[in-house]
Parts: sequence; C-alpha cells; structure tokens
Amino acid sequence: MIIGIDNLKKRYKKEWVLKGINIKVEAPQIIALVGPNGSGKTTLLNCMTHLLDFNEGTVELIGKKHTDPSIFKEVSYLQDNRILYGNLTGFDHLKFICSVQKIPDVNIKKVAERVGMYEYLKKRVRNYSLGMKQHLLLAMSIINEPKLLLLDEPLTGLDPTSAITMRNILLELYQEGTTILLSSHNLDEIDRLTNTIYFMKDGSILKESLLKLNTKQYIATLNNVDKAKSVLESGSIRYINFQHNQLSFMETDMTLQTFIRIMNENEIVIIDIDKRKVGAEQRYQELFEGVESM
Ligand SMILES: Nc1ncnc2c1ncn2[C@@H]1O[C@H](COP(=O)(O)OP(=O)(O)OP(=O)(O)O)[C@@H](O)[C@H]1O
Repeated sequence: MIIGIDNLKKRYKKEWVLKGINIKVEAPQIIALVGPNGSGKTTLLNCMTHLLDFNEGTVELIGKKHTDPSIFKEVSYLQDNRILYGNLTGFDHLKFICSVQKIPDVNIKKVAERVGMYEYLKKRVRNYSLGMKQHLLLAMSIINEPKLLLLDEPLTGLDPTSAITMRNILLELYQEGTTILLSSHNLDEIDRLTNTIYFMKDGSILKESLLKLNTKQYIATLNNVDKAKSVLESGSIRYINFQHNQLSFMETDMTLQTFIRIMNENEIVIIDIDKRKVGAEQRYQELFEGVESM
C-alpha cells in the first residue's frame, strides 16, 4: 500500500478539523487535494507525515506506519511554510539533506539542473525570489528520489514558466513510479496533472470526489425544466441544476439517447444541448459555489 489512511480524525481543542478521512492508494498515481481555505488539507498532510498528532485512525505510507522514521528515505513532503535559511546557499541546503540521508553529492548537480536552479545554486537563499525558493524546496523534496511525494501548495509564487517546469517534473516523476499527492488551488494546473481529485470540505473528503473527472457532461436547455426534474427524480436519475431553463447530467448517470427518449416520452422540448468535459474548476463550482447537485 502506498497510502493507507483509515478513519483519520483530528481535533484542535473541541473543533474536529479532520472528520474521518479514508484514502487508499495501491499503485502510482497523481492525486490532487482540493478544497476551500480551512477545509483541512494542510492538517491532513501534516498528520500523514507525523508533524501533527491525531486523535483517531491510522496512517500507513509505503507499507509502513507513518511514525516509522525510516519512511523518510522514500517519502518527501514539500511544506507550504517550510523555513529556509537565508544565510545558507541552495547548495548548502541540498548538501545537508544529502549528508543526513546518505545520498551521494553528485545528486545535487543533477537535481539542480532538473529543477532549473543550477545558476543560483551557490547564491545565498536570502537573495532568492519566491519562485527560486520554491525550486529549492522542490529540489530538496526530490533529491532522495521518493516513492511518495507530498506537496502542499507547490505552485504558489511560480511564474508560468516555472509552473510548467514544476508540472513537467511531477509528470516525469510519476512516470518513473512516484506517487504524488498535492494540494493546490490552481485548478487549471491540476487539470493538466491529473483527473483524480479528492475534494475536501470541513474536514471530510466529499463522496462526490469519487466521480472521475473528464467524463462527459451534457447541458440541456428545456422548455420545462421543472417537469424534467420531477421525471428524472421519479426515476432516481442524477442531474445537476443549472440556469433557470437548463439542467445537466453526466454520461455516467444517463446516456444522451436515454435522456432524449425520456424527454420525448414526457413531451418536454429540448431547445438546445451542449456537451463538455468536466474539469476541476467546474466540479469545484458545483461542489462549493452553490450550483446544486441532486
Ligand atoms: N494550530 C491550530 N490550532 C487551531 N486550529 C487550527 C490550527 N491549524 C489549523 N487550524 C484549523 O484547522 C482547520 C483546517 O486548517 P488547514 O490549514 O488544514 O486548512 P487548509 O485546507 O490547508 O487551508 P488553506 O487552503 O487555507 O491552506 C481550519 O479551521 C483552521 O482554522
């Protein structure tokens, strides 16, 4: 098991901020953790990596209990607010990791080239821009060639070129067999990286998250949406409310042919029908911005 999280619960004083998280990952994947501010993403990553204790549940990473210190040979965590030392160079930071983890120094040059920070490797970190710091943090996270890479908001502060570099590196690592779990608010980037998204809200992973993205969604404009809704509800067919005269449905819930047949049988006129692929942004809006789901 690469990630095995079972009923993880965490509270701060009386407030439960993780309310029973379950995640199972058995083969390499890229997974995105998406949710509004305060939904519990950082807390979850911190609990997984034993930076925080939790109240209930278990966490297993790379087949070992998360408290086993030996996991950090194979698991890396790029934290959101990780502290770097201004007076040290990028090289010093990487060298430190190499000595602690007994990684050969030749990896420093290799990783610096890979993330595009070779030119400023010997500069002091206090002279780095936000994006340069993010490069260094990424280099520090991948120098051990981890099997599992956890990243909290890795795209913060990156210009478009750096974001592309980051994306390409993550995709390469995935192809080499690394599992990646990242939190991000950048839904366009997430769409380019993966269609496996866990949507988090108030400390839980939403069940709707299990819907695979990139399935087709149809949006139908109808002469009588209310009637269409009650017909679909009576057949327990899932739909999504849209504008006042539109509703939409996923092809996984009902084929287009079935929809047309049901509308015809009930004398509902289909004025227009549009098709699109469901991306992360749209799914986010449906889940968090009040576009109702049944
Ligand atoms: N040290 C703490 N003490 C008390 N409550 C905390 C603490 N850290 C986080 N919280 C609370 O836990 C909840 C989850 O916070 P968390 O930082 O995990 O959310 P997040 O999804 O990572 O948010 P963001 O997208 O803003 O980074 C929030 O309600 C937050 O206020």
